[in-house]
Amino acid sequence: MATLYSTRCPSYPSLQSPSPSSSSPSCPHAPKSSKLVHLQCMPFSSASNRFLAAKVSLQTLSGYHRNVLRVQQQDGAVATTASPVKHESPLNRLKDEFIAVNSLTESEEAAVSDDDENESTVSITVVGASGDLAKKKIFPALFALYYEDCLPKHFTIYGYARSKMTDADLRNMVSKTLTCRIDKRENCSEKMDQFLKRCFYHSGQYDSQENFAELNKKLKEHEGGRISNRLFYLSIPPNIFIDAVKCASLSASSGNGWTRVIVEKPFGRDSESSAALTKSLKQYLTEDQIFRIDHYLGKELVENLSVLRFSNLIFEPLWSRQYIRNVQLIFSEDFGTEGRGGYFDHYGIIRDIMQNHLLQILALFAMETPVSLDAEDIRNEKVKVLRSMRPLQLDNVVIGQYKSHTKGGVTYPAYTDDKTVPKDSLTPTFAAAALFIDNARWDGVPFLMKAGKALHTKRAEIRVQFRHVPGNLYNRNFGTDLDRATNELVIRVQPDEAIYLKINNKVPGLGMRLDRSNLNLHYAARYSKEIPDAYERLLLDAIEGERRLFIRSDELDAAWSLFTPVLKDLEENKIIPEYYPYGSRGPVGAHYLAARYNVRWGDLGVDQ
Ligand SMILES: NC(=O)C1=CN([C@@H]2O[C@H](COP(=O)(O)OP(=O)(O)OC[C@H]3O[C@@H](n4cnc5c(N)ncnc54)[C@H](OP(=O)(O)O)[C@@H]3O)[C@@H](O)[C@H]2O)C=CC1
Ligand SMILES: O=C1O[C@H](COP(=O)(O)O)[C@@H](O)[C@H](O)[C@H]1O
Repeated sequence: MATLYSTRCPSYPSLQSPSPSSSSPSCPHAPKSSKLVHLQCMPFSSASNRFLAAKVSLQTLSGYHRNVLRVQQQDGAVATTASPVKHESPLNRLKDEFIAVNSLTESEEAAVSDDDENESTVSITVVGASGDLAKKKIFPALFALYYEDCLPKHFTIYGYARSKMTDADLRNMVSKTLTCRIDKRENCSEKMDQFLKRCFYHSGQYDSQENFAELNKKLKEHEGGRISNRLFYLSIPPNIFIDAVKCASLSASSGNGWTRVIVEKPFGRDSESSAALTKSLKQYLTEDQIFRIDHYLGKELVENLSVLRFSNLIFEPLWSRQYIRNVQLIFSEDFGTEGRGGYFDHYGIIRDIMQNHLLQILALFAMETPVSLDAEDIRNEKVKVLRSMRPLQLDNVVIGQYKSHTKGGVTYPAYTDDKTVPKDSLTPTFAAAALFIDNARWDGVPFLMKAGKALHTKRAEIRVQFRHVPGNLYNRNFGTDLDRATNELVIRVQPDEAIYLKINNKVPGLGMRLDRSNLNLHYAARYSKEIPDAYERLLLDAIEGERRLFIRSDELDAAWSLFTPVLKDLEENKIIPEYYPYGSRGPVGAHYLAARYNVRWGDLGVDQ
């Protein structure tokens, strides 16, 4: 079977670029990013000319960001086009602008270097570098990108936090969490050393413009006069987001390139606080500069949702109320809030998982076909779905909290055993909800969500249960439980990524016995490449200015509108959660909620 690879980084497969063996002309330059590959390798036609795209870059000319596209005609002549834009726009938009190729003026031409890579540099500052997320996810993701040659030629990584550390201390700390994801990786320790040499540390306060100005000075030294592009990753608690953004923006933003800020969740606690956060961020940043991260959007199977739907004829026609009985979005973890109780108690599982990760998956699952794969087109469709959703009511929600449980001689703690959690906390560590999308496609179809900590298993999946086969000839072979005989599509986001479809099949033999079997696309068996961590994809996208997988402010508003009323009800009325034992399948109430809509949770059956 043919696999179509992009050379964005060798591990990123893409259908947009032709396979190495395709008949398209070879690329004149070794590309560094998918956008380059996308254009470099693809032959374009205009009315009279056939071009081979040779170079695409984002340049700053006369104070404007410009999309600059250089094309090499088949006769070898080079033509260049530059389109001034107030804000950066994704490079892949250039494909559409490609037809109109104009020459640059002489001065513009002079400003476009033959080797743009030598002209610019990216400085990545991890704000809160001493913290858990930075160690666990951000530095390892940056190393993986470096290993895969996905980072630009000139880059520098700075850790910034209050803790006193030297560069060597930071490198030592980071080195402990770096792994070579594949055992057989070659030269991994050599690559690690090279990577660590490009990591530095600056100690400072989050609210000190002076400290950020010192950082700025150091960044400039590393940038060595090149066009400086700066990415700040806010890996800090939300109460200091604004201070850090203010200081970074006023004292350490780029003077001649782009400045972007990745903001970690939580983006507020409700509609009001989220709007206030956005308003404050926008005092210092434009929406284009804000990259609100939801790392579930960077997960391979979540990325694949649109491919599955929109590039396979067999799925999209079935993707509506006509054939789908219900959709289930399930998240469970087999550990509690250990170590994060202080944060968690202020938010709870609905804010921690449902309002963002599961709702984002739902939006991608349910949206209409976007006009294109451009970030704005996709995000427009997601917002439409979110705004078509019926506000969630209290009677469509079940909440739970885990209690202590002893199993096999081991005692697992209750949520409230955590010292950072108040003893009388009512914060839900489990929730189930029934949601509805009031539009033509999904009218009446229950979208059931379930998320919990300290359950019996760790998994995240999407389950699509189809309707019964009308007038099914084989009904009598199924007995009375027709629901169990309906098709179910399971997209297992993690662990052990897979997409499988449960079908009814004849058991081989002389009799007529049917069973349920899986048509199974098991990633580990099908693909030899390891799956990149979500943070790798998202960091690379942020560096490339690709916003598709980041949350726009209107999406965020719509997501909060859906959950804020029910969160207020739960908290104002001090609704008591149903207690469930650590390591169990969660509260029984979740089954009653599903049963109200004639749904059975798909993850509970014997043949899951
Ligand atoms: N950890 C995770 O798995 C996930 C985290 N997130 C989000 O990412 C962000 C970072 O998370 P995480 O690394 O766990 O956070 P930490 O609590 O580890 O904080 C990160 C760093 O911020 C500084 N810091 C912590 N508390 C304060 C404070 N009250 N005032 C000033 N500085 C403080 C500390 O650095 P120093 O003292 O050196 O300045 C700390 O090392 C948070 O917004 C979190 O919600 C999101 C998803 C998952
Ligand atoms: O955002 C969060 O996600 C993690 C789960 O992420 P995963 O990639 O490991 O599935 C969750 O543990 C945490 O509570 C939440 O804040």
